[in-house]
Amino acid sequence: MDVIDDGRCFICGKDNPIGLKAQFIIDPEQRRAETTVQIPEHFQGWQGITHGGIISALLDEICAQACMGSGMQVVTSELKLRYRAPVPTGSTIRVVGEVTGKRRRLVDAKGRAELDGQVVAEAEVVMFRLG
Ligand SMILES: CCCCCCCCCCCCCCCC(=O)SCCNC(=O)CCNC(=O)[C@H](O)C(C)(C)COP(=O)(O)OP(=O)(O)OC[C@H]1O[C@@H](n2cnc3c(N)ncnc32)[C@H](O)[C@@H]1OP(=O)(O)O
Repeated sequence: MDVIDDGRCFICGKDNPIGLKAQFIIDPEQRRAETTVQIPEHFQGWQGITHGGIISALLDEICAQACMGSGMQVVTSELKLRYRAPVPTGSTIRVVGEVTGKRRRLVDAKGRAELDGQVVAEAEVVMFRLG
C-alpha cells in the first residue's frame, strides 16, 4: 500500500480549503506530536458541540504524526476512544500524541485532547507500518 501526501488531508492539508490546517510540533526523540486547533462552528454534531468524529480524527492524526515524526510511515489499523467531556464548537483544544511501543509491523500510540487543561478525550491507537 502506498500513501501520498498531496496537501489535502482535512486535518493537516494546507491545500484543503475546508480543513483544519493543523500544524504540528514534533519531538522525534520523545516520539511525540502536538497541535493546538480551534474547532470551527460547522464541525458540530449536536448544537454547539463538536462532532465526536472530528475529535476522533484529530486523535488519529496526532498519533500518526507522532509515528511519522519519528520516521515511520503508517496507516491506522485500530482506534479506541474515550470521550470524557463535550467540546464546544469555537473552542481551542490542545491535542497530544505519543508512540508507546512497537511490535513488528505494529506501532502502539496514545493521544489525548485537552480543553483548558482538562482532558476531554483519550485514544489508544494501533498503527500499521508500511514498507
Ligand atoms: C513529519 C512528516 C509529516 C508528513 C505529513 C504527511 C501528512 C499526510 C496526511 C497524513 C494523514 C494521516 C491520517 C491518519 C492516519 C489514517 O487515518 S490512515 C487511513 C485509515 N487507515 C487505513 O486506511 C488502513 C486500512 N487497512 C489496511 O490498509 C490494511 O488492513 C493494513 C492495515 C495495511 C494491513 O493489511 P495487510 O497488509 O493485509 O496486513 P494484515 O494481514 O491484515 O496484517 C498483518 C499482520 O498484522 C496484524 N495486525 C494488523 N492490524 C492489527 C491490529 N490492529 N492488532 C493486532 N494485529 C494486527 C495481523 O493480524 C497480521 O498478523 P499475522 O497474521 O502476520 O501474524
